[in-house]
Amino acid sequence: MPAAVNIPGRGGPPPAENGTGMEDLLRTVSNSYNQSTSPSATFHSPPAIGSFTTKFKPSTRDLKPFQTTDIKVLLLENVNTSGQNILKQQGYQVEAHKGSLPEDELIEKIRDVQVIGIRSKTKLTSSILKHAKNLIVIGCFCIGTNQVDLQYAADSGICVFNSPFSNSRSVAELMIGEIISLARQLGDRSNEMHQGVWNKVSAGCWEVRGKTLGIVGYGHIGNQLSVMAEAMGMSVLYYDVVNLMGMGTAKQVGSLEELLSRADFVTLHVPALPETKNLISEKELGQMKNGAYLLNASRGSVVDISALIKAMKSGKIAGAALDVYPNEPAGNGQFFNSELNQWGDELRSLKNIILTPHIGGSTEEAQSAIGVEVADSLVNYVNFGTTTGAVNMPEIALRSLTVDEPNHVRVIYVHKNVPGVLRKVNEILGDHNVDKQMTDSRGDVAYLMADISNVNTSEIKLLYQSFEDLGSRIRTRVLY
Ligand SMILES: NC(=O)C1=CN([C@@H]2O[C@H](COP(=O)(O)OP(=O)(O)OC[C@H]3O[C@@H](n4cnc5c(N)ncnc54)[C@H](O)[C@@H]3O)[C@@H](O)[C@H]2O)C=CC1
Ligand SMILES: O=C(O)C(=O)COP(=O)(O)O
Repeated sequence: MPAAVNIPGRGGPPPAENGTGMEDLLRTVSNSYNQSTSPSATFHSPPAIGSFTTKFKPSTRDLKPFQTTDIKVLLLENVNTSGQNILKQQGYQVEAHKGSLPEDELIEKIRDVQVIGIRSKTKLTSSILKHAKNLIVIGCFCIGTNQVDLQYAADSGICVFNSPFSNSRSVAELMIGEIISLARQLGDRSNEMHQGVWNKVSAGCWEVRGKTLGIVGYGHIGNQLSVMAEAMGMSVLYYDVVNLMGMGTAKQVGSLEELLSRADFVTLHVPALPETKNLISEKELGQMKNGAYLLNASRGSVVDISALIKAMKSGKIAGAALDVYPNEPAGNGQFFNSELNQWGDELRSLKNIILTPHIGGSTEEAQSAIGVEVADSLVNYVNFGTTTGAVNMPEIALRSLTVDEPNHVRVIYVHKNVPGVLRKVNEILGDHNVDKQMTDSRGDVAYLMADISNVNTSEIKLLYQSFEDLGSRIRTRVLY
C-alpha cells in the first residue's frame, strides 16, 4: 500500500518552504497535522459497509501529506486479525497485544501512537488520554463505549468509533442457550458429572415454552433475543426508556416494576450509564416473581451482585447467568476470586448460576465482522477525515477528490462550537474556491470539512497555520 506522498497531477511532491527538502515537509506536516491522510476513496453518506480495500475507485486521488508507514497503531485485547490486516495493508505500523495493559504501560505507549484500538476492558479516561498527544482516533472493537471518556476525547479532537451491532446476534444466541440451561439446571448437572456424580432430577426443572421473558433494554440485542424467544414459544415483554415497536407479538410495558413482576426470566441489555448503575438491586430483586431467573450480559455495573447473592441464597431467585462484572481481569488466567471482586468466592459457591468471562460477543463471526468494520472506520478517518459512524463527533463525509482535481485540498477543522467560527473560516477560505463543504456540531464540538480548489502547494502550510491560529481551534488537518 502507499508508503509515500503522492500528488498526482502536480508532477511530484510539493516544495517545502524555506528551501527545506520534501522529507522535512513530510515530517513537519505529519507532526503538526497529527498524521492526517487522504482519500483514494469515493465517499457517499453513509459509506458502504465492507472491507476498506474493496470500496475505492481507482480514479480517486491519494491526498496524504505524510507516509502511511509513519502511522502508529496500538491494538489491545486481541483485536481480530481481520482488523489488524486492514490496518497493516495501509502500511501503518501495528503493535498488537493479546490483553489490556497496566495503566503505566498504557500511558507510555499511548503517547506515541496516532491510533488506538481497544475492546471493553481498556479504560481510556481523561487521565490516560491527556498523555495521548499524537492520538487522533480511537477504535472500540466492540459495542460498548462506556470505557472511553467520550467527551474528553471529543474536546481533544479525538474521534471515537465502535461497531454498533456486529456482535448483537452472538449475545442474543448466548442468552437463549442460558435461558434453557438455567431452566434445566444444566450447569449444575454438568459440573456434577465432571465430579463423577450421577444426579437425575426433575424437581425445579422446566420447559421454557409458555414462560415469559422480560427484556430490559430493547435495542439490537433485545430485538434479536425477542424473535428467538418467541420462536421457542415464550411470551416476550420488554421495558425500554424509549417507545419501541415490538417484534412479533412482544409487548412493551410501562415500568421496570411491571416487567419484573410478570417475567419468569429477566434479561438485561442496557448500556452502562449513571441511570443504569445498580438498575437491579435489592428492591428490584424483591419485585421479581418467586423462583424467577436473572441474566446479565450488559455491564457489571447494572446488577448489585451482593444483593443477587442474597436473593439466590433465600431461594427468591432460582438461577442466574452473569457474563459481566464490576471488575474484570486484564487477561486470561486464574483471576476470578475475591481479590478481584469481594464477593467472588461466595458467588462461585452458588447453585444454578452460570458464570462466563465476558464472552457474549466472542464468536468468530462477530469478532471478524467487528475487525473489518472498525478498522475500515479508522482508515477512513485517518486517511480521509470521514466521521460516519463516530460516537462522539458529528458525522461528516464528503465525496472524495479525484485525479481531475489536482489543485484541491481537503481542510478538516475540529473546533469549539461557539458563535462566529464560520465567519472566520470563510475569511480564510475566501481566497479559494470552496468546492464542497460540510459542517455539523455535536454538543460543544463541531466538525468542518471543506474541499477547496486553486491551492498552490506553497500555500498549504499557510492555510494550515491560519486555521491553527483561530481561537476556536481544537484540531486542524489539511489533506492534499
Ligand atoms: N457481554 C457482551 O459481550 C456484550 C455486552 N454488550 C452490552 O450490551 C449493551 C446493549 O447492547 P445493544 O442491545 O447492542 O445496545 P442498544 O443501544 O442497541 O440498545 C440498548 C437499549 O437500552 C435502552 N435503555 C437505555 N437506558 C435504559 C434504561 N435505563 N432502562 C431501560 N432501557 C434503557 C435504550 O433505549 C436501547 O433501546 C451494550 O451497551 C453493551 O454494554 C454488548 C455486546 C456484547
Ligand atoms: O461489545 C461489547 O460492548 C462487549 O461487551 C463485548 O466486549 P469485548 O469485545 O468482548 O471486550
